[in-house]
Amino acid sequence: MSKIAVLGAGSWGTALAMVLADNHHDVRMWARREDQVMEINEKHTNVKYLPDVDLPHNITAYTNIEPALKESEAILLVVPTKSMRTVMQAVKPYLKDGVPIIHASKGIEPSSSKRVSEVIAEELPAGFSNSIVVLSGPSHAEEVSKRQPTTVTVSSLDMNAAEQTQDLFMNQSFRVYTNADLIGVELGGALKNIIALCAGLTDGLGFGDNAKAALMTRGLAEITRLGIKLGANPLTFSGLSGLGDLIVTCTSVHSRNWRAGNMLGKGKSIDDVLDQMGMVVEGIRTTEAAYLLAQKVDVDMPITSALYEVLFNNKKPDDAVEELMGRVKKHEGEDFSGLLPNQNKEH
Ligand SMILES: NC(=O)C1=CN([C@@H]2O[C@H](COP(=O)(O)OP(=O)(O)OC[C@H]3O[C@@H](n4cnc5c(N)ncnc54)[C@H](OP(=O)(O)O)[C@@H]3O)[C@@H](O)[C@H]2O)C=CC1
Ligand SMILES: O=C(CO)COP(=O)(O)O
Repeated sequence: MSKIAVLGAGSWGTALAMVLADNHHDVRMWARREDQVMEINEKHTNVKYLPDVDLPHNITAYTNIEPALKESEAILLVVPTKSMRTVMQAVKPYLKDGVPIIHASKGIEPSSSKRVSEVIAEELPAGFSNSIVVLSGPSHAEEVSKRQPTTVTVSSLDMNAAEQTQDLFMNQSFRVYTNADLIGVELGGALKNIIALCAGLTDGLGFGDNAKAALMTRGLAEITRLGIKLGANPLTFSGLSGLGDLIVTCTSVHSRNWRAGNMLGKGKSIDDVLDQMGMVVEGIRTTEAAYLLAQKVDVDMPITSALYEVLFNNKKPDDAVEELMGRVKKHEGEDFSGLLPNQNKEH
């Protein structure tokens, strides 16, 4: 049994806290609202984020970060990407050598184009980067909280830290794999949110499964293209944190990104959508971040660029679809010609 701090008490923080509690760890959650902390400690529920779920009694919540972090043997960060730097500043005084700093957030910071582990590393004292672990994969909180079979991947610069994390979380309904490709695992989890927004949007526009399959497949192609440029292993994108998460987020009604896209496709404004969701929709900021990053490293990301125009430049979704379909003709494997030696563009 380990003392584990869980920072962030939204849907994913709560579901992961439940996995850790099921594994008999002493789970200390930090939430910023007093009413929510009282609800978790007294009623053992968190109805705003996970209605109809009873929380194990070995989860204790605090509004003060100190008791959550004191003597913790692992720290799990599950706040939206945009809040990660601020939260890390609060965590810093309590860090200890050898304590894994695990994050389960899926985004890219628009102002810096950095992955979450890079953001965390920047806020840590030198020498702590190897303690950072990412947990990612196809895993909607709603299903994890019902103990339905789920698989995820953990990755770190230090595979010992990844394996330690695997041991903390692994159980009969939550299967954890390791992967040494930190860049690929983080990028897959963050960038699939862009494609999920698009999948929701085309569903909202009334298009069918062909359009969704096209978005998922060509979306994965552009995610992989950017990933390769940034140093990821392309094979990671066919794994749980790539294709796996892309499938679950583009096809599940649980996905906030899909739901937000769907409302946009049905004509709602972005402000109305965000008001109605009341939960983080990471794909919106990540679209901006990926758009800027793709320009910086000169990678073609047509679907991401189209969504960027819809979200930030008032382009009509129908016009974006027309432009995507009207692009110059291409060979399907063009992006990967260097990786696929037997492909010949002439045929
Ligand atoms: N939900 C899911 O199924 C999954 C989510 N993720 C990822 O996990 C991350 C968190 O998502 P999720 O839990 O769903 O989000 P939610 O919107 O459900 O919850 C966000 C949580 O973060 C808290 N929070 C927001 N800003 C701050 C801040 N500045 N300081 C402290 N706490 C803050 C919120 O507190 P408050 O309630 O007070 O606003 C809330 O507890 C995202 O990156 C998401 O992509 C990954 C896999 C699955
Ligand atoms: O990442 C997720 C599932 O793996 C959750 O996606 P949403 O944020 O779109 O709900």
